[in-house]
Order: sequence, then C-alpha cells, then structure tokens
Amino acid sequence: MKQIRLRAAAKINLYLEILGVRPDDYHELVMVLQSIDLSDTLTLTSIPGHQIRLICPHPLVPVDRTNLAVRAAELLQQSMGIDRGVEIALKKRIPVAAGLAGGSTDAAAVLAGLNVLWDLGLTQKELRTLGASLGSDVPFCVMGGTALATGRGEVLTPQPPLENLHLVLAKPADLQVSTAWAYRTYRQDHLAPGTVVERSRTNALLAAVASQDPARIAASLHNDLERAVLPAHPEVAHLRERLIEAGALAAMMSGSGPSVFGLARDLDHAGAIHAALAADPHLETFVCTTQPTGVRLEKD
Ligand SMILES: C[C@@](CO)(OP(=O)(O)O)[C@H](O)COP(=O)(O)OP(=O)(O)OC[C@H]1O[C@@H](n2ccc(N)nc2=O)[C@H](O)[C@@H]1O
Ligand SMILES: Nc1ncnc2c1ncn2[C@@H]1O[C@H](COP(=O)(O)OP(=O)(O)O)[C@@H](O)[C@H]1O
Repeated sequence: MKQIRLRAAAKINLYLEILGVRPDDYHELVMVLQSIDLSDTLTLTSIPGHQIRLICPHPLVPVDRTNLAVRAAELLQQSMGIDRGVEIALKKRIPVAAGLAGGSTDAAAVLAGLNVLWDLGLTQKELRTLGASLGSDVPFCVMGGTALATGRGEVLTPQPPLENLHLVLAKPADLQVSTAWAYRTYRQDHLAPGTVVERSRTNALLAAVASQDPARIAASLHNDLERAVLPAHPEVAHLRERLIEAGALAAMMSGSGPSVFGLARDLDHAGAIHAALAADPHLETFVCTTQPTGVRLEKD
C-alpha cells in the first residue's frame, strides 16, 4: 500500500476535575472525554528515503519537528527501527489551541495510519502506550468514543458510546489558549497547600452519559479549568452565556479552552442555537454530534 487517508476526530471534555499536582509536575485528573464529528483529514503517502515531510498551509500549524504528527512518525521510526519515509498532508479543520485536542488527534492518526502503511502489526493498546509519550490526550484520541480518563489523562476506562448527542461548539476566532498556561494558572490560584479538593462528581456524569439523556448530562458537566481561563478571558465567559441565552441546555468550556460547547436536545435544537451565533464574524461556530470513534481509515 502506498497511500492512506484518515479522519482524526476532535474531543470535548464533559468533565474535568483537577485532583492535585503529581511528582512529575503534571496534574492528577479525572475526566470524561468524548469524540465529536469535527475532524482533520490526513493523507499519508510513502516516499523514497527516510524523510518525514509535513504539508499543512494553516498559518497556526508548525510544519517542523514540533508538529505532533511529525513527532508521532519519528517515534514510530525510532521505536520500531523503521527506515522508510512518509509525506503527511494535513487538512486542518479543528481550531488550533482550542481545547479540542487537534494536535493530539493528528498524532493518533499518524500512529494508526503508519501502523497500516508500514505494516507494523501493533495493537491499539501498544499504539496508546506509544501515544502517551507524545501527549496526555493522545491515548484517548487513539481509542476514541467515550472514556473516563485518570492519571494525567492517559489511563482510560472505555464507557458505553454516547450516541447522537448534538451540540454547538463556539470559539472566539482570534483567541488561542496555551494548555500549559491554563494548568499553571489553576495551580497558582487553586492548588495552594491546604486547599481542600472538591469531592468528585464523576459518577453523576457517568450515570447521565449512560442514560443518554441530554438534560441529565447538561446538569452534570464540570470543568475546573474554567476557573483559570474565564477570569483571564471574559469573552469566553460571555460566549458561554450567549449559548445559554440561545437556548442551550447547558454550556461549558472544553479542556483548556477557549472553545465552549452548548448541549442541545436534538439536531433541530442545535441548529436553532447555532443560528443565533453563526452570523457573528468574531466567532468560529460548528454544529457537532458525538461519535464512537477517534481515528477512522477513509475509503477512497
Ligand atoms: C487540558 C486537556 C484536557 O483534555 O486538553 P486540551 O485543552 O489541551 O485539549 C488535556 O489535559 C491536555 O492534554 P495534552 O494537550 O495532551 O497535554 P500534554 O501535551 O501532555 O501537556 C501540555 C501541558 O499541560 C500540562 N498538563 C497536561 C496534562 C496534565 N494532566 N497536567 C498538566 O499539567 C503539562 O504540564 C504540559 O505543560
Ligand atoms: N498537528 C497539530 N495541529 C495543531 N497544532 C499543533 C499540531 N502539532 C503541534 N501543534 C502545536 O500545538 C499547540 C496546541 O494545539 P492543539 O493541539 O490544537 O490545542 P489543544 O492543546 O488546546 O488541544 C498549537 O499552538 C501548535 O503550535
């Protein structure tokens, strides 16, 4: 095989709770992660030699070795002793630095895609373990669907798929938030020695997810990182309010933001919420649906 095409799905966080700081300086988390049908497309083509070449015209996406897609290919070359080259053409649709795991899902797609293109025979579990060395969210992006994530986000317990939950995703067009900054800010302000961490309410959210009832899910959303990001970026708090005013069952920031999602009862309801925001030139908006897969091989 010479070429394959993959779809790499974005994620949202239905739940994100920070339990404390770990000895490795990362944060101990409890999250519920969910794949959505907003995705990048990656085309992987075998090329002579052992170069890894990335093509991506998006102005915010680096095309050098700092790109997570390139790092994923290098990791496979090194760990599997592969002496082959690949060109990665990346069509970016997932907003960058938006709390949607865009880079992580591209890395996951490269791991899964090269496993096929280079005939490596790695299991999904092996790909997840390799992915964890690239970033905390990469293992989830390899697995996709709905999962409880603990540790620094890489310890996954799959959940029954959440089918057909419709939502409106919105972000201020010109705002990017650094994940490292969000955790650092949270830690300075909310994890001082002696802080009592709120008791986990993950079980309520997981029960709501199992019920597939949008209103129950809406009542159990939670994201600790809002406490770091919203005070610094009031436009994100405002956007959340606008989603509520437009009729969303609930609205919350995804991950380290600045994307915010509003839950809808059904697709028509999502369309109506979207219509209230879509004309604003300062926003990027999407109608999305939850999906059971993270990375998917595309048929030609
Ligand atoms: C916040 C979340 C929520 O799903 O997603 P995004 O908003 O980035 O999409 C994740 O925790 C982000 O995962 P990911 O983006 O893969 O993080 P990494 O590359 O491992 O780390 C980026 C930065 O975040 C900090 N970080 C990350 C995970 C964690 N449990 N504790 C941390 O303190 C690290 O210190 C690092 O400086
Ligand atoms: N494949 C990629 N797609 C997007 N950004 C990437 C990629 N590889 C590396 N990056 C870098 O990672 C940063 C975080 O981007 P992204 O993964 O989209 O956000 P988030 O961590 O909020 O989910 C970007 O600012 C960019 O410099």
